[in-house]
Amino acid sequence: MTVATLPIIDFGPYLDPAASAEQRQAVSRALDKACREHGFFYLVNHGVPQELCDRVRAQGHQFFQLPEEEKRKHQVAGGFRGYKHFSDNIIKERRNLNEAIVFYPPVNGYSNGIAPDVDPDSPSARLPTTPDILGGQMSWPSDEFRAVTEEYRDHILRLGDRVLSAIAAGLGIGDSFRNWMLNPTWSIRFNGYPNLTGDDVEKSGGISLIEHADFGCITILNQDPESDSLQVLHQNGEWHGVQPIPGAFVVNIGQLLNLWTCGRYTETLHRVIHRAEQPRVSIAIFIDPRFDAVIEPLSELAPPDGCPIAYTPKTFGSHFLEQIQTYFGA
Ligand SMILES: O=C(O)CCC(=O)C(=O)O
Ligand SMILES: [Fe+2]
Repeated sequence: MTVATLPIIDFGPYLDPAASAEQRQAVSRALDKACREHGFFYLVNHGVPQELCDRVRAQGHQFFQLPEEEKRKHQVAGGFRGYKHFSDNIIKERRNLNEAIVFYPPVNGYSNGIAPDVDPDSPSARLPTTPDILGGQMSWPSDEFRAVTEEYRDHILRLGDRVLSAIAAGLGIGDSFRNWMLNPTWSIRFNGYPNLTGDDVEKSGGISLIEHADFGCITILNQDPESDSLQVLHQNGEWHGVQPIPGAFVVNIGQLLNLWTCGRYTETLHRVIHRAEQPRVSIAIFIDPRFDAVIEPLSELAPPDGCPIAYTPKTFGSHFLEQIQTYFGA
């Protein structure tokens, strides 16, 4: 398989107070080029301690190695939060050959965790559907799992905020979309990939995680360094393997950035085929706007004759619920 040649972005200048404005601009220009041309990039010198990145993946490995009945204790009614066994792990009505444990913020009380400054009685403070498909508590496998994951999430959210600021600078829009990203909606997905056996390959066509584009803003992926099981679709129609770079995150943009930027940036289809004998773990953190952000093209970026992308303005909250139902609904 051809190896993908994704850009490597050295984020150091954005974290180093001594870096010059020119050094930061160079990072923003590189990000802009990466988002236009690939929708995917490696991020190095990102400031998240390597030891923590390894520890959170180790928690994932430990969890996925538990007996099935233990893992199933973390299924949460509604089917979106919590553990998903292979047999329930559906994307767009196709079965995946991976398992996952997924955490979302406590969106049921919008005032309880996502946007503390939003009036809890306002319409946007409530989820737009009932029953709340994201209801239910998080089901943490252990206190340690929770502590490590929350510590890791906080680092990733800070990093994500900085990466988005750097992307905004590259687009020349200053911080005008920062407001939407204050108190962002986050999702954490631990993906567990056993190696595919001959039988699975026959049944499923051999895809561990079927091709998809992420629907939100950006995704920061922490993956085992040993495997090149992630693949991205190249413009020429071929799948290219993403070789992990030790210590680097793989970052990709989602469909929302395509809309916000009026098509300057494009999300890229990706999938996973894991054939290596060792099980693989990846942790994707999806960073999305606050629930009451209205998602529509950024006026600063719209061409004079209007944005070429069809859209209906709506809140991110309703978009999010629609999307997770489309992707993961049974
Ligand atoms: O496991 C991976 O490498 C990719 C995961 C992914 O694409 C996702 O969770 O959306
Ligand atoms: Fe993805």
